[in-house]
Amino acid sequence: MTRILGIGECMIEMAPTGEGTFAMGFAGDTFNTCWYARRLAGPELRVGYLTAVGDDDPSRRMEEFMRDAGVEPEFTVRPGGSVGLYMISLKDGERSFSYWRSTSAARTLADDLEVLPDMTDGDVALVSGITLAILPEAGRTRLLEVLHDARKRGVRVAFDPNIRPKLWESTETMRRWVMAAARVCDIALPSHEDEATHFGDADASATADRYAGAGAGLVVVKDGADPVVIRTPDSRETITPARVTEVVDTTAAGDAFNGAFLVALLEGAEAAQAAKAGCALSARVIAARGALVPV
Ligand SMILES: O=C(O)C(=O)C[C@H](O)[C@H](O)COP(=O)(O)O
Repeated sequence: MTRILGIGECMIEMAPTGEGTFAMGFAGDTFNTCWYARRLAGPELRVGYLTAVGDDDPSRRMEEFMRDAGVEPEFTVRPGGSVGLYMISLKDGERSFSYWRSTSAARTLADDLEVLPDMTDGDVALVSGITLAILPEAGRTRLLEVLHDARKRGVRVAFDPNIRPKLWESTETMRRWVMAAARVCDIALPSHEDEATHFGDADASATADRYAGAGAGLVVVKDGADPVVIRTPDSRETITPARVTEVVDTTAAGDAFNGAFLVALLEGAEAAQAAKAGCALSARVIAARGALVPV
């Protein structure tokens, strides 16, 4: 059985209902991808999530939520700790986030990490720029070492840079760690708009070239409504997403894309076909509020 293991932070999510109230849920970029992967994949794919939580009620509820969703928690419990929280603000369907996560237990997830649990040849470990951003420097180094070791055992590393300048100490630090992660990944899943702002890429192809140049064997560049660029060492192709007329909340569009893409790839699809599945799922996710939309 193949396994996808997401690594990062899941938070309490406050999503606007449109009637002045907020709906509480649980979400976080790599977790969202796992949640969608679980819903799409058959029973032959196992999905797990590695993080650190506290021993309080919100942490227990998060664990229950994951189990109910079919995602296996690989949790380190930090006594006295808790989980983070974020709130979505919407303007014309475009989302922005406010965070209360500076003391969340997830920041310690790599403190005593030695090996990725229960991962073998062909499995996929998923990390993001957010996973790295929340860790202390020593945790970032540790996590990349553990990923590097896992790769030697045939685990494939997928990386979404998910650029969140707010979470990093400085732009320079963010750029340095994002590219360090790019060097240990097999599959890079960047979004051109974020990358252009912080790395100056002229277009999605330039983003693809930068990650391919760092060593990623498969690069898939998302670009909102514009074509997805798929780059391998010896090929480049584009997939044009179908036009989306209804945009309610873009939260987790990229995460959902990643979930559908990875599942299709693990089920044997070509990258272009997998990217089409990614676009189709994103289109459904942005037509509803919140990160996790039942599909
Ligand atoms: O910012 C964070 O730390 C989060 O995890 C909040 C969100 O759930 C995802 O970030 C959504 O991701 P997008 O697919 O880029 O919209």
